[in-house]
Amino acid sequence: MTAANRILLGVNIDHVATLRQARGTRYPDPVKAALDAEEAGADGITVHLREDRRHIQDRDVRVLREVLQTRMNFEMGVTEFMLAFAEEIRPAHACFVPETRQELTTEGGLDVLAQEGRIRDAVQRLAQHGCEVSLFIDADPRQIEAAARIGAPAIELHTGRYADAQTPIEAARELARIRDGVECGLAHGLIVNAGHGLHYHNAEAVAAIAGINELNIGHAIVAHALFVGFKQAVAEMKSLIVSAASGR
Ligand SMILES: CC(=O)[C@@H](O)[C@H](O)COP(=O)(O)O
Ligand SMILES: NCC(=O)COP(=O)(O)O
Repeated sequence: MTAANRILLGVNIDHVATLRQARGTRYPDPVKAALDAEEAGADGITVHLREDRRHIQDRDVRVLREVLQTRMNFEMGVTEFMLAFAEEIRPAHACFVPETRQELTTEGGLDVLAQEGRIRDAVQRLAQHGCEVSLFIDADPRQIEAAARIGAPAIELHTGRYADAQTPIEAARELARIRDGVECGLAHGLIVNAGHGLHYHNAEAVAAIAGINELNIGHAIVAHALFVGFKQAVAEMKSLIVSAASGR
């Protein structure tokens, strides 16, 4: 494997917590899922502490910070509470995401262009605590340029529109948009990650795009784990994307 065809898998464990919260039990434990994911080859663990706490809870993040062997990617809205929490937790990575209360899942990318000053300050604030920030944005050159302008080291391209495409033509168009976004991000010196809605049938095409550093995948892995177990589900996804990236 060379640097050019290396790809990392960040496993998002939010939806293990969704199942737990549905019944108010102590199980299934997202911390156990994280440790199993690491054993099965995850390169990092992603958690989204939503403002409405619909899945991951503050305590999960605190415990994970103590026990992870790899690194935490902490997804957060850009609010004062979340910034202060991230300063306390000091995750290796934080990913700024947009949030609206009624959404079923993250619907679009962060509008960096509209709030450059605020996001620049937040990126710098966490950088002082050793935290590398990425911005979860659409593959829109104007947003990518804004991310570079404010000094964010990394971006995560929202792959939801590609994942939701209803026809092969639409999927190809969205994939081309992501490919262009990766090129644009790299040209601006950014680390480029991608994620959202990726599953066992659509992740390979994204993994095959030259220059993508990491894919963050959650819902599909948690769903597949019901049938094959968590470690197996992670190992299958890792092998799928590594083999797709090896052909770059
Ligand atoms: C930001 C992102 O794309 C994911 O982390 C997603 O938010 C997963 O959690 P939800 O399903 O709660 O949106
Ligand atoms: N940032 C995307 C992520 O962490 C996982 O999203 P999904 O696979 O649960 O849709």
